[in-house]
Amino acid sequence: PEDNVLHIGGIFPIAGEGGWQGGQACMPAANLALDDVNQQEDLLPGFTLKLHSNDSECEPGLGASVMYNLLYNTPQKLMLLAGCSTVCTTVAEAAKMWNLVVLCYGASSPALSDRNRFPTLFRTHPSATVHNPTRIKLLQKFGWSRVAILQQAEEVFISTVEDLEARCKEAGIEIVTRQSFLSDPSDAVRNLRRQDARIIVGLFYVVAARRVLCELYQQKLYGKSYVWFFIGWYEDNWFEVNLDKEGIPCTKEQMRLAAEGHLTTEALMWNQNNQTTISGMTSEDFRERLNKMLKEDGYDIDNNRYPEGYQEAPLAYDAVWSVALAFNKTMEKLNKLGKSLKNFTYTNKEIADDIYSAINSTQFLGVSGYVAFSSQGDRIALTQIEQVIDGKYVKLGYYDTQSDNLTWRNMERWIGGKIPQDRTIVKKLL
Ligand SMILES: CC1(C)CO[C@@H](CC(=O)O)CN1
Repeated sequence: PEDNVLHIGGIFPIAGEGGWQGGQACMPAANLALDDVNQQEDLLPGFTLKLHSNDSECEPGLGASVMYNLLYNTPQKLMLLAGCSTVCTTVAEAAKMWNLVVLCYGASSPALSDRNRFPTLFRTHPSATVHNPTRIKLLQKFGWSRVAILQQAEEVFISTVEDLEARCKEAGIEIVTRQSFLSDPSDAVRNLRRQDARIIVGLFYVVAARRVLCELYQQKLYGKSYVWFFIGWYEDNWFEVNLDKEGIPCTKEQMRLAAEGHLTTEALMWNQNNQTTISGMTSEDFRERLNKMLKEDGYDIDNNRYPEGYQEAPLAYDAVWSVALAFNKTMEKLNKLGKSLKNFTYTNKEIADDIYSAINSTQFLGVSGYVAFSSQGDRIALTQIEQVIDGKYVKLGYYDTQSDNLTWRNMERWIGGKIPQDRTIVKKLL
């Protein structure tokens, strides 16, 4: 019956060029989760969850109009799912006026961790600051207390570096210089050389990363005396592709030389071991089902033609499970008062608060790993550390910030056979 349907809105970045079109894989993943939760007997018994999806193209303006269409057309929605930091910022800032929780499956901007601006925001996608405790842990592990920072002038990297600087100060790690560039990194790299930077944390999108790497080759800021930290979510062969298309004045061999030995940090988005998650699947079972669905949608998965957002698909799948579990908890609470989620209206603050506290305390093992939210609604996540060894990424270990536990495989390799120094060691003359 129509009145036993719980409606939620879904805003996915699908078409368009700017930003992250991750809805291409995240919308199918969300629909897969919808099927699964609706078949779960003990979840929302007697009710069906329905997702009303639209395309934001990762454009905040379009995202806002999609949100208004969702809210000003019946049926009434109980919650909103959204992707892309820019769209989540716009949607989450407005949604509080409708007492709606916004659950973001694809937003990494640190600016979103702000309960004053976004009182009802939760995200299954970790903030970009999740890398920083891992970077500090690695600096301490290898005895580096003098680092430099090279960043692209983009909001997400500016706020991530502010968090990193605060953590370095706390840890007694000196930031010898912080260089930023808009699109041409040559002057910034030259300044790193002038300051004798040896251990450098690099924060930029993948196209800028290719320009930086070629610059490092040309200015010889690579090899056995340098350690670079890059972001780990670029595609695996990022430093060998698009060189002509993007006018990179280095050959593949030169890029490989400059890339050899660099470290990367990234948030874990696919549960690593073979545990059975709340859905009854392991993350590999989920991958098989998602691949099957994407092939039916026309993606040539067997030839590595993945849609954008494939990496983040588990975050969208687990976001729908978070909604179902939170609604289930809210229903149980409301039933005791002879009420139900059907009584929710955009002006009903009490039920909105019930939904908020239910999602706030939601914790479960999902295909993206253990799902839990911080007090600012941030996803608590593990990070993975890799190193390029002989041109290929090798997993070095994982870090759990909550328990300060570094799982290390002792696979790292240094050019020249020993750990590079963070400064020039002046041998005292006897
Ligand atoms: C890891 C990445 C690619 C970071 O950007 C996210 C999109 C965004 O923050 O707008 C998606 N996931």
